Amino acid sequence: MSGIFCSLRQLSVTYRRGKNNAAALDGIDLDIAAGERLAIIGESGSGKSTLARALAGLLPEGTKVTGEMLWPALGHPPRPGRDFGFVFQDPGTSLNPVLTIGEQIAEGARRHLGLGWKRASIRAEELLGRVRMPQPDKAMRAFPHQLSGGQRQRVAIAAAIAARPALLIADEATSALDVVVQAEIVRLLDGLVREDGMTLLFITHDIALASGFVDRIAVFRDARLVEAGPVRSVLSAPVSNYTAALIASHRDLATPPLIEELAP
Ligand SMILES: Nc1ncnc2c1ncn2[C@@H]1O[C@H](COP(=O)(O)OP(=O)(O)OP(=O)(O)O)[C@@H](O)[C@H]1O
Ligand code: NI
Repeated sequence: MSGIFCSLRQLSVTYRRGKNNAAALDGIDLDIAAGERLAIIGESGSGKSTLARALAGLLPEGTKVTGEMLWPALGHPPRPGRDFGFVFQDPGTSLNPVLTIGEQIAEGARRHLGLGWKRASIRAEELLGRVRMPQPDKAMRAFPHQLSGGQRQRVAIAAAIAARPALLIADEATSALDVVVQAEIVRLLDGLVREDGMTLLFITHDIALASGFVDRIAVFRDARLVEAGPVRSVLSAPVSNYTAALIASHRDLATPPLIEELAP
């Protein structure tokens, strides 16, 4: 896929109850290509989730937004659940504890694709297979508390892609998981977005984790975009000292093997 999925022009966001009226995002210029996997990297409070919420139209009421957000591929602002799916750090917050796994995934397919319950539930079981849930037929009848953290995150991903969104936003989706499960979930996301041609926004504070699979990296610091570029060039020749320090703090990134592996 080619072309621009979303263009941000001087996007600034200030929360109504922000500290000292400081902007959470300040003059962001960024293009997101259709079908690309873009990592948003930055420390806590740098504005990563604010960017995700701004894109998704999920900022709290009263938030001041200036600048432009253009959606050439969609032609309209994205509709939640339909044009984009969201996966959060804690699937506990996005999964309903009193609904079965099958019901919650089927609900998205029913509402956004206009399927009846029967077809929506067939689709839900297929989706559980796609996210590599063991025994999808059994999982359909399970409740969230009966699953492990990694399995719950698989379910959250299945629910997020139920309506075949063009954009998948994963906000610290693997941060609460142990390293092995983290790697599995990253591999899963990578496979799903490739198969479906989705655009992926992978938000994380972990530059090493993201560098393993995304196409481009955008580094945020204190509400500003520090730099954005292909993984290879950002890792081997970061423009800013800040990014260089981030890379240096990860021994596995700063040592030659990975950079050599990535070199053309
Ligand atoms: N609803 C809100 N009201 C007021 N201020 C907020 C709100 N949400 C976030 N902020 C502030 O905006 C700034 C950016 O927050 P944001 O959540 O976007 O950062 P982040 O990079 O996602 O951080 P983290 O890695 O901790 O999730 C922070 O200073 C934060 O305190
Ligand atoms: Ni965040």
